[in-house]
Amino acid sequence: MRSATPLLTAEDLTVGYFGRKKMPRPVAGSLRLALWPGELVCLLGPNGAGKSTLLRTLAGLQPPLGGQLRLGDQELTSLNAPARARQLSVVLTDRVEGGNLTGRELVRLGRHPHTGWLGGLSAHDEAQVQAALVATGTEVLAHRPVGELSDGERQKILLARALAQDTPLILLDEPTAHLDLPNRVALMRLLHRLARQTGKAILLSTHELDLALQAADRVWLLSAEGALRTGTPEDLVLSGAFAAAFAREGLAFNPATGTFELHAPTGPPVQLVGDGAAAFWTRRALEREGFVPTAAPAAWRVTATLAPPRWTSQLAGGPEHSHDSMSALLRALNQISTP
Ligand SMILES: Nc1ncnc2c1ncn2[C@@H]1O[C@H](COP(=O)(O)OP(=O)(O)OP(=O)(O)O)[C@@H](O)[C@H]1O
Repeated sequence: MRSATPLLTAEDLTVGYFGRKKMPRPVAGSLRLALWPGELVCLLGPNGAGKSTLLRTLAGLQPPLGGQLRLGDQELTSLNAPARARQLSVVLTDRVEGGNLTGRELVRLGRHPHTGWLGGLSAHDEAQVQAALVATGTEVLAHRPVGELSDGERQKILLARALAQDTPLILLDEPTAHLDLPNRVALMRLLHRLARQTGKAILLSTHELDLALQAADRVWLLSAEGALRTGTPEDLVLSGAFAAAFAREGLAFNPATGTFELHAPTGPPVQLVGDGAAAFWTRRALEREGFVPTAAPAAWRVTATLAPPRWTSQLAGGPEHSHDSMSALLRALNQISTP
């Protein structure tokens, strides 16, 4: 259940930069935002929409061009850096020079807002550091110099530092950028679980639309024009807002499948009979070949079964042919449908 008070709120917020002669250059405006304890929010939008600019502003790393931005009941800009660092941790995409620090030493830096720069780490602090290493699966990196880590490894150790900071609010700019697919899935799952179990609010920007739609409690959708829509992933998809934000010539988001259409249909409809994985992968293959799979009766009829994988094809009530591989099925369909 949602707590009654948001951790962060923005009213009529404008984010952007100052150009020559200090002329404001807004990137996004009229933003009304709230981040609640225990929720994972994904900030989505096309390249250049202003995701990093907004995150940096919410983190207090660049000033808003206008509006109010509050952390709890205090103006964000009124907080000094240590006070801010006890409330929010942030991981940006900027390259961090870890120098000769080991992974563990870098993660220990996350505890400094609680200890002061000269303060030693207590047993509790060390336990927090260890817990962050374990949660992010980076114990094996604890003794490695950060300067020698791969981009993906460094990204995970920076997340561990943010976790060790143990703030109510965590802001992450493209935390999945350098991770392979299993690590991207694991990270999203970890962040979702963390939000739920610890009551932290986690806001991350990402281009992983598919994962974000699955994992986010809410989405902040920033359009190329700098307008923001917020809601559950499902509300934004079903209202068409999601497709509109990512509309590109020849690239359409299909709300029925939750994916972007890679292939423009050019061929005839094919009635696809079957379910589960067999039907899913057959649909994919048919779409790749330009056919239009449909549940409705059509001249072409294809059935797909899974164990073992087998297909039949039939044209206009004619003889039924069976196929023991997808390539054989596609060959048969293409031979007859190509004049
Ligand atoms: N330091 C800067 N000074 C002036 N303009 C900037 C600066 N950094 C970014 N911009 C501009 O602000 C706009 C938003 O950039 P931003 O990096 O926030 O977008 P983004 O949504 O994070 O993009 P991407 O998905 O490509 O990372 C862009 O037009 C960009 O050129």
